[in-house]
Amino acid sequence: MPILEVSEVGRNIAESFSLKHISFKLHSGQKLGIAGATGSGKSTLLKIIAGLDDADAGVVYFDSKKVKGPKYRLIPGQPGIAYLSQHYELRNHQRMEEILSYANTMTEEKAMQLFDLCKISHLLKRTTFQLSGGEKQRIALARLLLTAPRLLILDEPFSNLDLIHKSILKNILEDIGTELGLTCIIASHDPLDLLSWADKMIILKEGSLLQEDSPMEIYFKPVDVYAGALLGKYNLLNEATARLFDASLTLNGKNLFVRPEQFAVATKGNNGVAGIIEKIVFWGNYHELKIRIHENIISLITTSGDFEAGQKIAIQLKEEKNYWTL
Ligand SMILES: Nc1ncnc2c1ncn2[C@@H]1O[C@H](COP(=O)(O)OP(=O)(O)OP(=O)(O)O)[C@@H](O)[C@H]1O
Repeated sequence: MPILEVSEVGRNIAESFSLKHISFKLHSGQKLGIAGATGSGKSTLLKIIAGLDDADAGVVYFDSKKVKGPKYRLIPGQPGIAYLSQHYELRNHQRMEEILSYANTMTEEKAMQLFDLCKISHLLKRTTFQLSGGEKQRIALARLLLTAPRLLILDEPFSNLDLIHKSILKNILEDIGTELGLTCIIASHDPLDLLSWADKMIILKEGSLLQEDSPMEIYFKPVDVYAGALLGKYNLLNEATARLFDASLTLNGKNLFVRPEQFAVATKGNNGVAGIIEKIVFWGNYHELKIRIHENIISLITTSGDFEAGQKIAIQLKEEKNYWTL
Protein backbone atom coordinates (compact mmCIF):
# COMPACT_ATOMS: atom_id res chain seq x y z
CA MET A 1 0.00 0.00 0.00
CA PRO A 2 1.60 3.33 -0.98
CA ILE A 3 1.79 6.08 1.65
CA LEU A 4 1.23 8.65 -1.10
CA GLU A 5 -0.71 8.33 -4.31
CA VAL A 6 -0.93 11.24 -6.73
CA SER A 7 -3.56 10.50 -9.32
CA GLU A 8 -4.15 12.54 -12.49
CA VAL A 9 -3.50 15.82 -10.67
CA GLY A 10 -3.96 18.99 -12.70
CA ARG A 11 -3.88 22.69 -11.87
CA ASN A 12 -4.51 25.65 -14.16
CA ILE A 13 -2.26 28.40 -12.87
CA ALA A 14 -2.17 30.82 -15.78
CA GLU A 15 -2.74 30.79 -19.53
CA SER A 16 0.91 30.06 -19.98
CA PHE A 17 1.15 27.31 -17.38
CA SER A 18 -0.82 24.33 -16.12
CA LEU A 19 0.05 21.16 -14.27
CA LYS A 20 -1.18 18.23 -16.35
CA HIS A 21 -2.21 14.66 -15.41
CA ILE A 22 0.47 14.04 -12.79
CA SER A 23 0.35 10.50 -11.39
CA PHE A 24 2.85 8.57 -9.26
CA LYS A 25 3.04 6.56 -6.04
CA LEU A 26 5.41 6.65 -3.13
CA HIS A 27 5.91 3.90 -0.55
CA SER A 28 6.74 4.36 3.12
CA GLY A 29 10.41 5.18 3.66
CA GLN A 30 11.05 6.02 -0.01
CA LYS A 31 13.00 9.10 -1.02
CA LEU A 32 11.66 10.87 -4.10
CA GLY A 33 13.54 13.57 -6.00
CA ILE A 34 11.50 15.91 -8.19
CA ALA A 35 13.59 17.60 -10.85
CA GLY A 36 12.63 20.09 -13.50
CA ALA A 37 13.70 23.40 -14.96
CA THR A 38 12.65 26.62 -13.29
CA GLY A 39 8.91 27.07 -13.83
CA SER A 40 8.24 23.41 -14.66
CA GLY A 41 5.71 23.14 -11.81
CA LYS A 42 7.64 21.60 -8.93
CA SER A 43 6.41 24.00 -6.22
CA THR A 44 2.85 23.90 -7.55
CA LEU A 45 2.83 20.11 -7.33
CA LEU A 46 4.42 20.02 -3.86
CA LYS A 47 1.90 22.49 -2.45
CA ILE A 48 -1.00 20.41 -3.75
CA ILE A 49 0.49 17.26 -2.19
CA ALA A 50 0.94 19.07 1.13
CA GLY A 51 -2.66 20.36 1.08
CA LEU A 52 -1.53 23.98 0.70
CA ASP A 53 -3.09 24.46 -2.74
CA ASP A 54 -6.18 22.98 -4.38
CA ALA A 55 -5.91 20.83 -7.49
CA ASP A 56 -8.32 21.59 -10.32
CA ALA A 57 -8.33 17.94 -11.35
CA GLY A 58 -7.31 14.60 -9.91
CA VAL A 59 -6.72 13.59 -6.33
CA VAL A 60 -3.92 13.03 -3.83
CA TYR A 61 -4.20 10.24 -1.26
CA PHE A 62 -2.01 10.29 1.83
CA ASP A 63 -2.29 7.18 4.02
CA SER A 64 -5.30 6.23 1.88
CA LYS A 65 -7.15 9.45 2.79
CA LYS A 66 -7.85 12.28 0.37
CA VAL A 67 -5.64 15.31 0.92
CA LYS A 68 -7.86 18.38 1.30
CA GLY A 69 -6.67 21.75 0.03
CA PRO A 70 -7.22 25.15 1.68
CA LYS A 71 -10.74 25.41 0.21
CA TYR A 72 -11.80 22.53 2.41
CA ARG A 73 -9.78 23.15 5.57
CA LEU A 74 -9.83 25.93 8.14
CA ILE A 75 -6.10 25.59 8.73
CA PRO A 76 -4.33 24.72 5.46
CA GLY A 77 -1.97 21.75 5.44
CA GLN A 78 -2.42 18.00 5.68
CA PRO A 79 -1.79 16.49 9.13
CA GLY A 80 1.19 14.14 8.94
CA ILE A 81 2.80 16.03 6.05
CA ALA A 82 5.50 18.61 6.78
CA TYR A 83 6.36 21.07 4.03
CA LEU A 84 9.44 23.29 4.10
CA SER A 85 9.06 26.02 1.54
CA GLN A 86 11.86 28.06 0.01
CA HIS A 87 10.42 30.99 1.95
CA TYR A 88 10.02 29.68 5.51
CA GLU A 89 9.75 32.21 8.31
CA LEU A 90 11.13 32.28 11.83
CA ARG A 91 9.88 34.83 14.33
CA ASN A 92 12.36 37.56 15.14
CA HIS A 93 13.47 38.37 18.70
CA GLN A 94 12.65 34.89 19.97
CA ARG A 95 15.18 32.38 21.12
CA MET A 96 15.31 29.22 19.05
CA GLU A 97 14.46 27.03 22.06
CA GLU A 98 11.19 28.99 22.46
CA ILE A 99 10.31 28.71 18.78
CA LEU A 100 11.01 25.00 18.87
CA SER A 101 9.15 24.35 22.13
CA TYR A 102 5.87 25.62 20.57
CA ALA A 103 6.15 22.99 17.86
CA ASN A 104 7.28 20.12 20.06
CA THR A 105 5.06 17.07 20.31
CA MET A 106 7.89 14.84 21.55
CA THR A 107 9.55 14.02 24.85
CA GLU A 108 12.45 16.25 25.87
CA GLU A 109 14.89 13.41 25.21
CA LYS A 110 13.60 12.76 21.68
CA ALA A 111 13.60 16.47 20.90
CA MET A 112 17.25 16.70 21.99
CA GLN A 113 18.13 13.77 19.73
CA LEU A 114 16.42 15.56 16.88
CA PHE A 115 18.35 18.78 17.54
CA ASP A 116 21.56 16.77 17.45
CA LEU A 117 20.45 15.17 14.20
CA CYS A 118 19.75 18.61 12.70
CA LYS A 119 23.03 19.98 14.12
CA ILE A 120 21.31 22.84 15.97
CA SER A 121 21.92 21.92 19.62
CA HIS A 122 24.50 24.72 19.93
CA LEU A 123 22.08 27.31 18.47
CA LEU A 124 19.16 26.96 20.89
CA LYS A 125 19.94 30.08 22.97
CA ARG A 126 20.29 32.32 19.92
CA THR A 127 17.71 34.60 18.28
CA THR A 128 17.01 34.79 14.53
CA PHE A 129 19.41 37.70 14.12
CA GLN A 130 22.27 35.57 15.42
CA LEU A 131 21.88 32.84 12.79
CA SER A 132 23.13 32.34 9.24
CA GLY A 133 20.76 31.36 6.42
CA GLY A 134 21.84 27.72 6.59
CA GLU A 135 21.39 27.63 10.39
CA LYS A 136 17.91 29.17 10.13
CA GLN A 137 16.97 26.56 7.60
CA ARG A 138 18.10 23.75 9.93
CA ILE A 139 16.01 25.26 12.75
CA ALA A 140 13.00 25.41 10.41
CA LEU A 141 13.62 21.77 9.46
CA ALA A 142 13.88 20.71 13.12
CA ARG A 143 10.67 22.61 13.91
CA LEU A 144 8.89 20.56 11.25
CA LEU A 145 10.39 17.27 12.42
CA LEU A 146 9.22 17.97 16.00
CA THR A 147 5.66 17.49 14.76
CA ALA A 148 6.60 13.86 13.92
CA PRO A 149 5.47 13.98 10.29
CA ARG A 150 5.26 10.81 8.20
CA LEU A 151 6.01 12.64 4.96
CA LEU A 152 8.59 15.43 4.74
CA ILE A 153 8.54 17.69 1.69
CA LEU A 154 11.41 20.09 0.99
CA ASP A 155 11.15 22.64 -1.80
CA GLU A 156 14.56 23.68 -3.16
CA PRO A 157 16.37 23.21 0.18
CA PHE A 158 19.83 23.62 -1.36
CA SER A 159 19.23 26.70 -3.48
CA ASN A 160 20.64 29.34 -1.11
CA LEU A 161 23.41 27.30 0.45
CA ASP A 162 27.15 27.36 -0.14
CA LEU A 163 28.92 24.04 -0.67
CA ILE A 164 29.80 23.60 3.01
CA HIS A 165 26.24 24.13 4.26
CA LYS A 166 24.87 22.09 1.38
CA SER A 167 27.04 19.21 2.49
CA ILE A 168 25.90 19.62 6.15
CA LEU A 169 22.25 19.55 5.05
CA LYS A 170 22.83 16.54 2.81
CA ASN A 171 24.33 14.62 5.74
CA ILE A 172 21.38 15.62 7.92
CA LEU A 173 18.91 14.42 5.30
CA GLU A 174 20.83 11.18 4.99
CA ASP A 175 20.69 10.73 8.79
CA ILE A 176 16.98 11.60 8.91
CA GLY A 177 16.40 8.89 6.32
CA THR A 178 18.37 6.28 8.27
CA GLU A 179 17.36 7.18 11.82
CA LEU A 180 13.75 8.30 11.38
CA GLY A 181 12.93 6.21 8.31
CA LEU A 182 10.87 9.15 7.02
CA THR A 183 9.27 9.22 3.60
CA CYS A 184 10.69 12.29 1.93
CA ILE A 185 10.27 14.36 -1.22
CA ILE A 186 12.81 16.96 -2.35
CA ALA A 187 12.36 19.24 -5.34
CA SER A 188 15.35 20.85 -6.97
CA HIS A 189 16.16 22.54 -10.24
CA ASP A 190 19.66 21.16 -9.77
CA PRO A 191 19.07 17.39 -9.81
CA LEU A 192 22.75 16.71 -9.23
CA ASP A 193 21.85 17.39 -5.59
CA LEU A 194 19.33 14.56 -5.74
CA LEU A 195 21.18 11.84 -7.66
CA SER A 196 22.99 10.38 -4.65
CA TRP A 197 20.03 10.76 -2.28
CA ALA A 198 16.89 9.72 -4.12
CA ASP A 199 15.54 6.17 -4.47
CA LYS A 200 13.54 7.37 -7.42
CA MET A 201 13.11 10.56 -9.37
CA ILE A 202 10.47 12.18 -11.46
CA ILE A 203 11.23 14.76 -14.11
CA LEU A 204 8.76 17.58 -14.73
CA LYS A 205 8.69 19.44 -18.02
CA GLU A 206 6.27 22.32 -18.64
CA GLY A 207 3.81 20.97 -16.09
CA SER A 208 3.86 17.34 -17.27
CA LEU A 209 5.56 14.29 -15.79
CA LEU A 210 8.16 13.39 -18.38
CA GLN A 211 9.98 10.46 -16.76
CA GLU A 212 9.82 8.43 -13.55
CA ASP A 213 12.64 6.04 -12.70
CA SER A 214 15.73 5.46 -10.55
CA PRO A 215 18.33 8.25 -10.68
CA MET A 216 20.75 5.98 -12.52
CA GLU A 217 18.23 4.96 -15.18
CA ILE A 218 17.29 8.57 -15.86
CA TYR A 219 20.93 9.65 -15.84
CA PHE A 220 22.02 7.09 -18.43
CA LYS A 221 18.70 6.61 -20.22
CA PRO A 222 16.82 9.93 -20.31
CA VAL A 223 13.70 9.98 -22.48
CA ASP A 224 14.83 13.18 -24.20
CA VAL A 225 17.61 15.75 -24.22
CA TYR A 226 15.77 17.94 -21.68
CA ALA A 227 15.90 15.14 -19.08
CA GLY A 228 19.45 14.32 -20.18
CA ALA A 229 20.63 17.91 -19.84
CA LEU A 230 18.99 18.39 -16.43
CA LEU A 231 21.20 15.67 -14.99
CA GLY A 232 24.50 16.77 -16.47
CA LYS A 233 26.73 16.99 -19.52
CA TYR A 234 26.25 14.60 -22.41
CA ASN A 235 27.38 13.90 -25.98
CA LEU A 236 25.02 13.16 -28.86
CA LEU A 237 26.73 11.31 -31.71
CA ASN A 238 25.12 10.93 -35.10
CA GLU A 239 25.24 7.50 -36.75
CA ALA A 240 28.36 8.17 -38.81
CA THR A 241 30.34 9.32 -35.75
CA ALA A 242 28.94 6.56 -33.53
CA ARG A 243 30.05 3.95 -36.08
CA LEU A 244 33.64 5.13 -35.73
CA PHE A 245 33.45 3.74 -32.18
CA ASP A 246 31.46 0.62 -33.02
CA ALA A 247 31.04 -0.32 -36.68
CA SER A 248 28.18 -2.69 -35.84
CA LEU A 249 25.92 0.19 -34.74
CA THR A 250 22.78 1.16 -36.64
CA LEU A 251 20.87 4.05 -35.12
CA ASN A 252 17.97 4.41 -37.60
CA GLY A 253 18.18 8.19 -37.68
CA LYS A 254 18.67 8.52 -33.92
CA ASN A 255 21.75 9.70 -32.04
CA LEU A 256 23.94 7.85 -29.56
CA PHE A 257 23.65 9.38 -26.06
CA VAL A 258 26.95 9.19 -24.19
CA ARG A 259 27.87 10.79 -20.85
CA PRO A 260 31.42 12.23 -20.80
CA GLU A 261 32.58 9.58 -18.31
CA GLN A 262 31.44 6.82 -20.68
CA PHE A 263 34.38 7.70 -22.94
CA ALA A 264 37.92 6.70 -22.03
CA VAL A 265 41.34 7.50 -23.42
CA ALA A 266 42.27 4.46 -25.53
CA THR A 267 44.77 2.15 -23.91
CA LYS A 268 47.93 1.09 -25.75
CA GLY A 269 47.31 -1.71 -28.18
CA ASN A 270 43.64 -0.82 -28.35
CA ASN A 271 42.62 1.07 -31.47
CA GLY A 272 40.71 4.13 -30.35
CA VAL A 273 39.17 6.86 -32.50
CA ALA A 274 41.68 9.59 -33.27
CA GLY A 275 41.00 13.21 -32.37
CA ILE A 276 42.63 16.41 -31.21
CA ILE A 277 42.19 18.01 -27.80
CA GLU A 278 40.79 21.48 -28.50
CA LYS A 279 40.34 22.59 -24.92
CA ILE A 280 40.79 21.38 -21.36
CA VAL A 281 38.47 22.61 -18.61
CA PHE A 282 39.46 22.15 -14.97
CA TRP A 283 36.46 21.31 -12.75
CA GLY A 284 38.26 20.58 -9.47
CA ASN A 285 38.01 16.83 -9.05
CA TYR A 286 38.21 16.14 -12.79
CA HIS A 287 39.36 17.60 -16.11
CA GLU A 288 37.03 17.83 -19.08
CA LEU A 289 38.71 17.28 -22.43
CA LYS A 290 36.93 18.76 -25.44
CA ILE A 291 38.09 16.60 -28.30
CA ARG A 292 37.54 17.33 -31.98
CA ILE A 293 36.76 14.28 -34.09
CA HIS A 294 35.98 15.48 -37.63
CA GLU A 295 33.18 18.07 -37.21
CA ASN A 296 32.21 16.87 -33.71
CA ILE A 297 33.41 18.10 -30.32
CA ILE A 298 33.30 15.28 -27.82
CA SER A 299 33.42 15.81 -24.10
CA LEU A 300 35.39 13.28 -22.04
CA ILE A 301 36.24 13.50 -18.36
CA THR A 302 39.40 12.26 -16.73
CA THR A 303 41.13 12.71 -13.40
CA SER A 304 44.49 12.82 -15.16
CA GLY A 305 46.04 16.23 -15.66
CA ASP A 306 48.57 14.90 -18.19
CA PHE A 307 46.97 16.37 -21.30
CA GLU A 308 47.51 19.55 -23.31
CA ALA A 309 45.37 21.46 -25.74
CA GLY A 310 46.44 20.67 -29.34
CA GLN A 311 47.55 17.16 -28.42
CA LYS A 312 46.52 14.17 -30.53
CA ILE A 313 44.51 11.60 -28.65
CA ALA A 314 42.64 8.35 -29.29
CA ILE A 315 39.46 7.59 -27.37
CA GLN A 316 37.02 4.70 -27.01
CA LEU A 317 33.65 3.92 -25.50
CA LYS A 318 33.97 2.34 -22.06
CA GLU A 319 30.80 0.35 -21.92
CA GLU A 320 30.31 -0.95 -25.41
CA LYS A 321 26.96 -2.56 -26.15
CA ASN A 322 25.17 -0.78 -23.28
CA TYR A 323 24.00 1.90 -25.67
CA TRP A 324 21.25 4.49 -25.34
CA THR A 325 19.86 6.37 -28.32
CA LEU A 326 17.74 9.50 -28.60
N1 LIG B 1 0.23 32.58 -8.38
C1 LIG B 1 0.67 32.48 -9.63
N2 LIG B 1 0.16 33.25 -10.61
C2 LIG B 1 0.58 33.16 -11.89
N3 LIG B 1 1.53 32.29 -12.29
C3 LIG B 1 2.09 31.50 -11.35
C4 LIG B 1 1.69 31.54 -9.98
N4 LIG B 1 2.42 30.63 -9.30
C5 LIG B 1 3.23 30.04 -10.20
N5 LIG B 1 3.03 30.55 -11.43
C6 LIG B 1 3.70 30.13 -12.67
O1 LIG B 1 3.50 28.73 -12.78
C7 LIG B 1 4.68 28.12 -13.30
C8 LIG B 1 5.15 27.02 -12.38
O2 LIG B 1 5.61 27.58 -11.18
P1 LIG B 1 6.30 26.70 -10.02
O3 LIG B 1 6.66 27.66 -8.93
O4 LIG B 1 5.42 25.56 -9.70
O5 LIG B 1 7.59 26.17 -10.79
P2 LIG B 1 8.94 25.55 -10.18
O6 LIG B 1 9.26 24.39 -11.05
O7 LIG B 1 8.77 25.29 -8.73
O8 LIG B 1 9.95 26.72 -10.42
P3 LIG B 1 11.27 27.15 -9.55
O9 LIG B 1 12.29 26.06 -9.72
O10 LIG B 1 11.68 28.42 -10.20
O11 LIG B 1 10.81 27.34 -8.12
C9 LIG B 1 5.70 29.23 -13.51
O12 LIG B 1 5.67 29.60 -14.86
C10 LIG B 1 5.19 30.36 -12.63
O13 LIG B 1 5.53 31.60 -13.19
